[in-house]
Amino acid sequence: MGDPEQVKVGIIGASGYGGVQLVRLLHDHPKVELVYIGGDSSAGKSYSDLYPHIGHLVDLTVEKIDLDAIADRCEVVFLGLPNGLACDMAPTLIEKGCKVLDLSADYRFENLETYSAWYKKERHDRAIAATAVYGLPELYRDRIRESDLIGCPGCYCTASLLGIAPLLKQGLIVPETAIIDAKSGTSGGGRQARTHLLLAEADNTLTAYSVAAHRHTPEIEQVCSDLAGHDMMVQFTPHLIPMVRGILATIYATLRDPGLVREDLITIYNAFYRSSPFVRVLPNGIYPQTKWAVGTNLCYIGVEVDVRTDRVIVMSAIDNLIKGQSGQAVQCLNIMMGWEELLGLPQLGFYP
Ligand SMILES: NC(=O)C1=CN([C@@H]2O[C@H](COP(=O)(O)OP(=O)(O)OC[C@H]3O[C@@H](n4cnc5c(N)ncnc54)[C@H](OP(=O)(O)O)[C@@H]3O)[C@@H](O)[C@H]2O)C=CC1
Ligand SMILES: CC(=O)N[C@@H](CCC(=O)OP(=O)(O)O)C(=O)O
Repeated sequence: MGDPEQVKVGIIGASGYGGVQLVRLLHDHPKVELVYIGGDSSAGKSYSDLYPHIGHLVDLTVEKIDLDAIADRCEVVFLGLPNGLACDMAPTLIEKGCKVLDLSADYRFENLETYSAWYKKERHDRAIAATAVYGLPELYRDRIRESDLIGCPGCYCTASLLGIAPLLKQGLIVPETAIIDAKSGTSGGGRQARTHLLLAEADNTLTAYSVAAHRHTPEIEQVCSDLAGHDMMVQFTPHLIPMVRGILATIYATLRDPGLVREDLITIYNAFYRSSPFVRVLPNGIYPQTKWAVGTNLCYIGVEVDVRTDRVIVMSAIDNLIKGQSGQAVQCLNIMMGWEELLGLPQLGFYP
């Protein structure tokens, strides 16, 4: 028998990498009880068969997806599904009174034409989609508090946007000069078997992909334009790197004021993130490592200025599966429920 004070939550897509992170975080969260896990090909399996390492703590079986039954049992539902599925499920859950946190791209876009063009999916949920809020707490905390439907940004966008936001909001850079070069571990591609994610393909090599064409470009541009106060573009290039977890985004842009030095920018970044407990702006000359962020909901940011070129260089490191995915969603839940933002979210990584 669960604690009646605890909020009942469910996860659709619990067998994936996002799902298993959520199971871990929600299991340790003092204010929630995980009562439902659902999936597709994994339906009917016990969670301990899928993930034997947590079978001693999680005694649940993956169930079929019956939205009415889920809404009857859960106040909050997390969706950890491939892009294009959440938008067919969230409307029913919202209409039945659930709060919904979606890990996919379905509720991240203000302009659904942009979404459809990049994700090749027509939308029939416009009224519900109009109520969704972009789930990056450091930028949209107040709006998240008021919403029942959150489109949580993913790993590349979170690292990139937290890195560039103070520069754009304060008008410190020439917007069109912004270049984002990002590297991701292979878990960013999810748990499904795909050839390019095999150890033999991804190890001992480094490659860029979707150059000038990655679907996160319009998402990053949407938020950058909001911060800059006008439409803008960015150059975004992702790379697959032979490690399991972590993302490092390195951002380059030309400063409007060539007199600004590193110390000025660190002061500005610290002020910008003073109410954001998961962003750690590093002191002079210290640059972030993904290893520090792994296992935590933190984003480490380092700032440098090249006085020869008048460019600022910002480095932003996160755990793609936590601050870049499941932890972000739990952080949003804490805000929606009026709980302490840090609740149930790890701040201390394992090292080395
Ligand atoms: N991996 C990452 O670093 C990040 C991923 N994201 C996003 O989060 C979402 C989940 O990603 P991730 O956890 O990596 O994905 P995985 O591929 O690891 O897991 C996908 C999940 O979706 C379920 N699923 C697949 N097809 C269907 C279907 N037709 N109907 C119902 N359930 C289905 C699977 O269930 P089953 O096994 O039962 O078939 C599985 O639980 C994606 O939208 C992704 O873009 C966001 C940020 C970072
Ligand atoms: C390494 C790798 O394959 N990464 C994924 C991004 C994962 C992710 O964050 O996806 P969403 O933000 O869209 O949810 C990719 O490039 O497609």
